[in-house]
Amino acid sequence: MPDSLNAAEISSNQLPVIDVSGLSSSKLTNRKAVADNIRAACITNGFFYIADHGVPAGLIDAVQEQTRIFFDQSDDDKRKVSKTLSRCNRGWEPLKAQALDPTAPPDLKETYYMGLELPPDHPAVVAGKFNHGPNLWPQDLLGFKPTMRAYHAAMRDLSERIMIGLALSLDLPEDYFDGFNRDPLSTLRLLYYPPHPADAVPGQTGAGAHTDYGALTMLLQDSNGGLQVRDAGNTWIHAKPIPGTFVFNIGDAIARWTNDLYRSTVHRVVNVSGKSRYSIPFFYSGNADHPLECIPSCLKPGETPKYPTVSVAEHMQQMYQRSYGAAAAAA
Ligand SMILES: O=C(O)CCC(=O)C(=O)O
Ligand SMILES: [Fe+2]
Repeated sequence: MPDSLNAAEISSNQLPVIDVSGLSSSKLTNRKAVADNIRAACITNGFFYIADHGVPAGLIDAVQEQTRIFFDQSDDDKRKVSKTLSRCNRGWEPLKAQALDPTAPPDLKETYYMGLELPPDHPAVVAGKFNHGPNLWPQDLLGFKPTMRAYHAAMRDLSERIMIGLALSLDLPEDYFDGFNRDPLSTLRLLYYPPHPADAVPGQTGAGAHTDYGALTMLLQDSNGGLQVRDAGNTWIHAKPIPGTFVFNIGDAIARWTNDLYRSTVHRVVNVSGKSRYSIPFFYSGNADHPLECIPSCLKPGETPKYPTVSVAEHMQQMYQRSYGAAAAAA
């Protein structure tokens, strides 16, 4: 593997582990204590681990098992839920379908997307809103649908708690993000990375260098490692798997809101483990119509907003087009 795809080992204080159980406490001082830790980590690298998150270990094991079962199917079986059959970006896509770094060769990963299941008569579905609609469920895998739905619901719940922590961390009222939390664009992404091939095109990775588009990302990774984060000093560091935690990172929506006070940090995946790698990010992007607008108290004296106000849907659509347009052009 070329040196340019390597990363450094890290000390634990670079990507801290934050116990978020205090966010569920009835005592404001406990919630505020977590918020203070979140604030410090968001300002430093925008990447950390969350522990004591309340998502049951049994559910996490089941999601990982169902993910392996899904990707172990033949391509013909996976094609039955092909993303090309969906009008709202749900379902499976093969290797090299996306370039998370649009300037690099397409990513060596397969994906299955699922999201919030809204009824067909929901106004957002009727209006054909970006990413709203039905999931594509593999019919032959009995445990898959209930497991993914339960995990999606648990992660949505955790995201709402974290949004309260974020509001507190910015000295905002705890209900500040309530509108954002309504019918949120929230995507569970199952990922499979084959071992990094010896004959990969130069610059090709499992997932190209990128920032995440939405508000929060919480990643469940297996024990193989491979996620690399570009720290504040521009050094690539390994985000090593830590059992019982999620890797947490801030996405562009929060960077826009906070005028980059909270960092949406570049990361990538290179699977040098020699084994199949499975990872499961949950992306929390919020209500499609909600404005992403600089929070005035985040502006330092003399600073002006760096980003124009856009809706969540406008922002997400633009970012999807960027990574999928580039892969289609390279195919
Ligand atoms: O698979 C991983 O570890 C990270 C994937 C990722 O960064 C993404 O899908 O945005
Ligand atoms: Fe990412």
